[in-house]
Amino acid sequence: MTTYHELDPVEAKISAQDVSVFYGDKQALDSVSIDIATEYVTAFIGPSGCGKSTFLRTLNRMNDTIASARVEGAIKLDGEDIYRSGMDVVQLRARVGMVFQKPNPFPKSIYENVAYGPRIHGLASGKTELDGIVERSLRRAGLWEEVKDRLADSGTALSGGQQQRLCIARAIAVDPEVILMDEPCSALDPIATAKIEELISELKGRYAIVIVTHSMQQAARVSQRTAFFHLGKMVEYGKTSDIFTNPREERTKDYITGRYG
Ligand SMILES: Nc1ncnc2c1ncn2[C@@H]1O[C@H](COP(=O)(O)OP(=O)(O)OP(=O)(O)O)[C@@H](O)[C@H]1O
Repeated sequence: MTTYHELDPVEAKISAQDVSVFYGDKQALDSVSIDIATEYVTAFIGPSGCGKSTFLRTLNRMNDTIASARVEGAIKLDGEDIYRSGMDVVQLRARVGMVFQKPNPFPKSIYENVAYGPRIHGLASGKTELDGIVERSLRRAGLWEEVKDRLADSGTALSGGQQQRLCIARAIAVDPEVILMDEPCSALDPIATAKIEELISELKGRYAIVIVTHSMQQAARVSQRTAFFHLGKMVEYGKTSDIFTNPREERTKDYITGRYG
């Protein structure tokens, strides 16, 4: 059972219904239902091992890459079941992009890191158009000014924070509708973290953004909706301000007051 706070009705970009996930015989997620809208940044919080990343990965079928993982329930993107047979998973992952905990640029140039996706998805009709997409994506990721004179340098030569912004530019380049971020700042220092948080606020509203974070301060700073997970269940979901100031469940209260976690 999840406690839902009252929320303004908004159109769901992603709608998850009774999603359970098993790794072999072990159940990691139990009947999670949530609607995620483009208008807001949604944060998933909760103690280690509660299933936040597992749930995040169901939203673009990243769990398909784990042989033992099995997903039950339904996940719809604009009303379309993403687990239906015949779903183009490559296309799905372009529409629902992902940024990982550890920045993972390809061992290629900065330019290529961003150009690769648009090229394989046929989004540019020529070099000029591709150049435009690369510049626009890097600008939107707040990285253009820092890299515009060295687009041919390797992406892996950038600082950790720059690499993470490059990965965000790479996700943006294929014109996604949703961006999933799995603890995107956990490998970064406070200044690089602040830049990513600023960036998330700037991208808000353009894409549905879902962020898994261990930092309650970060959830409070960047998100407008928060879901609290505990032991594989989504315990409580609502406006971030309500979850932090007026939680209804004891387990949420205990977590946000730092009693465990
Ligand atoms: N590939 C896997 N194979 C088997 N079990 C897994 C796998 N990935 C996660 N689990 C298990 O599923 C449960 C949920 O893990 P998950 O990583 O989703 O939690 P989390 O809340 O994201 O944790 P953390 O905050 O530590 O990243 C845990 O018990 C974990 O051990």
